[in-house]
Amino acid sequence: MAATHLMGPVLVVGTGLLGASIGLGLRQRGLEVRLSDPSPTAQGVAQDIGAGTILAPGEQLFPQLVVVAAPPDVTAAVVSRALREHPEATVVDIASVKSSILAALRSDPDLGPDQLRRYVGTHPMAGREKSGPAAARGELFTSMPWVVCAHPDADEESVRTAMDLGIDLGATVSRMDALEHDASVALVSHFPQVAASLIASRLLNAPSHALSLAGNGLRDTTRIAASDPKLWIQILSHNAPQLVGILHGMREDLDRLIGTLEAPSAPGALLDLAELMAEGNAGRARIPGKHGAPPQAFGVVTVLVDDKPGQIARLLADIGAAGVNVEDLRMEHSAGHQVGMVEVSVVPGRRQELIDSLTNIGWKVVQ
Ligand SMILES: NC(=O)c1ccc[n+]([C@@H]2O[C@H](COP(=O)([O-])OP(=O)(O)OC[C@H]3O[C@@H](n4cnc5c(N)ncnc54)[C@H](O)[C@@H]3O)[C@@H](O)[C@H]2O)c1
Ligand SMILES: O=C(O)C(=O)C[C@]1(C(=O)O)C=C[C@@H](O)C=C1
Repeated sequence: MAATHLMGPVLVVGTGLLGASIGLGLRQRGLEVRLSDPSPTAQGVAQDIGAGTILAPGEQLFPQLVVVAAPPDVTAAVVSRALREHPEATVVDIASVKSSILAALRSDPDLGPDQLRRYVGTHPMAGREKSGPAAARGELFTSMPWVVCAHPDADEESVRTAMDLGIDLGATVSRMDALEHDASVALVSHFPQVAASLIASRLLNAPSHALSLAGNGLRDTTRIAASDPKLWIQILSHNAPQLVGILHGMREDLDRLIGTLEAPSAPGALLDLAELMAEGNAGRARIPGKHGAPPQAFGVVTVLVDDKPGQIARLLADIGAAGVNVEDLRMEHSAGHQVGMVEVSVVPGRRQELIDSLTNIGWKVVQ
């Protein structure tokens, strides 16, 4: 079992997709994790899948760390309560927006400046288009970015503890202030969500024979359109000012494109289209790594691979020896990280067999 930087116990408040994934990941590394959620079902499922044990009402706990993994609109209130109930603990949240939560905590009449020092806002840039603990994965954060947005008055020890959480879960941890974080995720997370939802909403009245032709282009660009509306209403409204500027830019680009396509044989029209595509290619090439969606037609087996020469070749040889054909392969890798994730696509009927063969010979398969 890997050694951890955290000592625990860790109390996870809010045991949905993210809270249960954090609990699972920390339990897999041997830490004591306790769970609390107002929904008895959510905390029961989280406990059943091995994300920790439920904190009984009235039970005393002295956690090293409280992780608030509740929806953004209640996060500040839940953090405030945790800071008061656990006077020795560091309290972090993992909500997708940071400035509005920090502002709410700063103006909370029940919180003193000393209590606020133990709060550190964070945001793992890893998730899924599904919600709830049943969709949780302990390896969700492996090699993914995790931003720590410590406010200027935060205790250094609490900041260290917040960073240890991401590090123990295998993430690539960096620091940013809350405003810069919100501007960044408006572009790399919130805008893509809006764009995917806008694309998918165009399909509502499409004839079914048109939809039957859909290939991976449509699937790749709309996976996150399946995300939970309750969560995204909150994220988008909390980060509206940052998003609006990006949408204005998009409107200008769209107006230009419409003008070009209305007169496709006008002088310069083809050049305009070439520029659009070239700019898209260049923007795409700047993305440092992506937790890509599996093509839905295949079963996907995700294998953790050490970042050493020859590992992929060895994996492919072992898959070949198992007699399973590789239909597609994607590698995710974060610079400076010692582990990568290889997603192997196979025909769905062979997936479990491949998982079993690889696990039997010592590969770490992420389930
Ligand atoms: N889903 C993602 O991809 C993703 C990624 C990174 C961060 N986040 C952030 O993580 C947080 C949780 O998102 P999720 O996807 O796990 O949502 P989820 O719906 O799966 O889980 C949220 C959980 O919070 C619980 N909850 C509701 N009110 C609560 C309260 N007052 N106190 C404690 N718990 C409460 C719910 O019962 C539920 O179990 C959000 O703030 C979100 O912005 C989500
Ligand atoms: O992979 C997904 O499903 C996600 O959309 C995860 C994603 C993102 O990368 O934008 C979405 C919102 C969260 O705040 C963090 C991560």
